[in-house]
Amino acid sequence: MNHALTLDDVAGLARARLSPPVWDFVAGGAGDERTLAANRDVFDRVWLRPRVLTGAGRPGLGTRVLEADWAAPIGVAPLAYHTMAHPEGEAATARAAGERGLPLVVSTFAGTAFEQIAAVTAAPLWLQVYCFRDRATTRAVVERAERAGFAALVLTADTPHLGRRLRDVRNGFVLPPGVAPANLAPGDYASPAAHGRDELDPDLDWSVIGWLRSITALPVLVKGVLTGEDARLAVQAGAAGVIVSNHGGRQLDGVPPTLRVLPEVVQAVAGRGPVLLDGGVRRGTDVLVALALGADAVLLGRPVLHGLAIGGAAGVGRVLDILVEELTDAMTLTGTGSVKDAGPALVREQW
Ligand SMILES: Cc1cc2nc3c(=O)[nH]c(=O)nc-3n(C[C@H](O)[C@H](O)[C@H](O)COP(=O)(O)O)c2cc1C
Ligand SMILES: CC(C)CC(=O)C(=O)O
Repeated sequence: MNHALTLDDVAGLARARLSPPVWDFVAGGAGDERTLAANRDVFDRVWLRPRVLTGAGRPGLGTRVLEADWAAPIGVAPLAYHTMAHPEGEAATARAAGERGLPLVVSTFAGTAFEQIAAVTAAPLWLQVYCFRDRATTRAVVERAERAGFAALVLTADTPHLGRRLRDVRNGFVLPPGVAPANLAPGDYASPAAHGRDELDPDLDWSVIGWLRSITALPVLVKGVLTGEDARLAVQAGAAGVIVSNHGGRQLDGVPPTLRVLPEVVQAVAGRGPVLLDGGVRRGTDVLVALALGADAVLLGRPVLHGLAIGGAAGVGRVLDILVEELTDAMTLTGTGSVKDAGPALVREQW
């Protein structure tokens, strides 16, 4: 594991550990996977403009998001069923993130009980909310997370139903034995495709933010915003922040890569709350580019499951350490002393 020097190295090792259908479930996107590929390609089209002799020295990576300290502008994106990648699941992830002062967004479909996750980390925990047709189910999940000490909600807005993930259709994907949501009432969750089609509420509108705020004191962020128009509506509806995300290319194939739409969302939010980005972040320079284009922080998705697969908490730790080391390197070598010093002058489109 220690010879893995990049997140792609970790992915290569993880692939050999996971069954082909589980690998496909994790790696795959919707349709032809154009958006999935673009999330990464877009980072290759941007170059950094380093400043020299700035006297910036060793950079400070720490930042504050929603009045909490993060050791670096990097969090773990909500991912269903960490138990698919390692039996200790979200508890292992939380331990690794917590030891490094990094936050974790826990999925509604977590494979580990919220209380067990909260017991092993002092770093911020946010709950990702899938809103079900049955609001009582959603309410119970939210209340349980709040009781367990979670600090914010992340409403996933891009999933009125699950996208067309052709790898899973071809594999007839069902969850491996023993993998199930640990914070929902017992039920038949074996096929994420069927469950995601039948149980999620396809009729949600912006009033859901007000409803969530009426059942909890926690701030609500909206995940899955890809336009300035929706970013504005999110803030007007009472959202505390937005997450620019196309769900890692797993929902609608053909929507733009997240980095492309980040500037219009940042402009629309206009400082009224944090703007986070996920999708295709695999290198420290990717993090720095996202910061330069206005993100307050990024969330990391698939690589976390890869880390779990290769070594549980130690594997996730390796993934987070690589990214933090690479970001430190990129900030040092561009003369960027702190997270807030990363601005648009730091980047230039490919020419
Ligand atoms: C296996 C898997 C499960 C996911 N589960 C959820 C989920 O439960 N809720 C959610 O909002 N997003 C979910 N996502 C999307 C991620 O939160 C995130 O948007 C995406 O993975 C980021 O892209 P990246 O994997 O390229 O870093 C999932 C993604 C993957 C790969
Ligand atoms: C179990 C699913 C609803 C979660 C997932 O795969 C996703 O949100 O991408």
